[in-house]
Amino acid sequence: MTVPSTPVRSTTVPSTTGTALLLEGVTRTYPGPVPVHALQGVSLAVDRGSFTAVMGPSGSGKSTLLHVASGLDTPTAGRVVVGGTEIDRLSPDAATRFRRDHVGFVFQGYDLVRHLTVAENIGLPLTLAGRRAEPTRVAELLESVGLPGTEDRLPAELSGGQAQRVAIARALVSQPDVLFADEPTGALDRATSERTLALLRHVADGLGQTVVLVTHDPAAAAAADRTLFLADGRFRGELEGATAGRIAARLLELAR
Ligand SMILES: Nc1ncnc2c1ncn2[C@@H]1O[C@H](COP(=O)(O)OP(=O)(O)OP(=O)(O)O)[C@@H](O)[C@H]1O
Repeated sequence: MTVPSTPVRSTTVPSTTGTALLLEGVTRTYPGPVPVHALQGVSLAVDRGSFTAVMGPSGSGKSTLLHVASGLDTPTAGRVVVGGTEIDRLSPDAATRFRRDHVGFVFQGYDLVRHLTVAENIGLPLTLAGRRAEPTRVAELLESVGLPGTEDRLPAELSGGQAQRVAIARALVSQPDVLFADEPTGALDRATSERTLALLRHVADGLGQTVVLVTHDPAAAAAADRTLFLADGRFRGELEGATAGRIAARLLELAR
């Protein structure tokens, strides 16, 4: 795949200055006979247009962090600000609307709708909001993810890597404040995985979008600008521009 190095038209490039995502003292406790303190006072800031990875041992709170930071879940305490909007106290309906308009998601399983074409899948977040994706916008996104001219294909006619690129295009259609990617390369072979990570880099560097990647894979995290570490629900430092080896070593220390 060729990932274009030139940014798309300036009208489609969001502001790349300031903070895209802010967590302040975020706590999430799952109630029960024995309450689980999945996040315990996590604070972090993610710059606009940056590519950030979140890593930690199993059970460290990565998924909980992603859910709370994206408005899928509500923190027990603390503030969550996405693109300047405080989302931690939104009603369920308001949170759904906010996510639709301001947050993009990419998952391991792509989640493309089988009977919709590539173009219809990409436009789906806008369709659900009662709007329409302009064909030129869809074409531009397909160009950006290295799949020009595939508007009319069905998901069954795509490889896993191509399906993931369509899912990334769909996550970008509303120009979200943050694109959250949860193990997006988990189902891909190494070469396809590397191309997908290169695309996520391009999404941040070329398109100016903010990417937050949750992953178990140090090689995937090494594609990001910086890696944030969680252990036992607490923020445990970060590495900037680190190699996969260095990230893996830090992870081992945290798991001890
Ligand atoms: N809905 C829930 N109810 C109760 N406990 C939960 C719930 N979801 C997660 N937990 C617990 O919260 C803690 C953090 O879980 P979380 O899934 O956020 O970790 P993780 O780092 O994403 O783990 P993994 O890498 O294994 O996916 C764990 O102890 C988990 O068992």
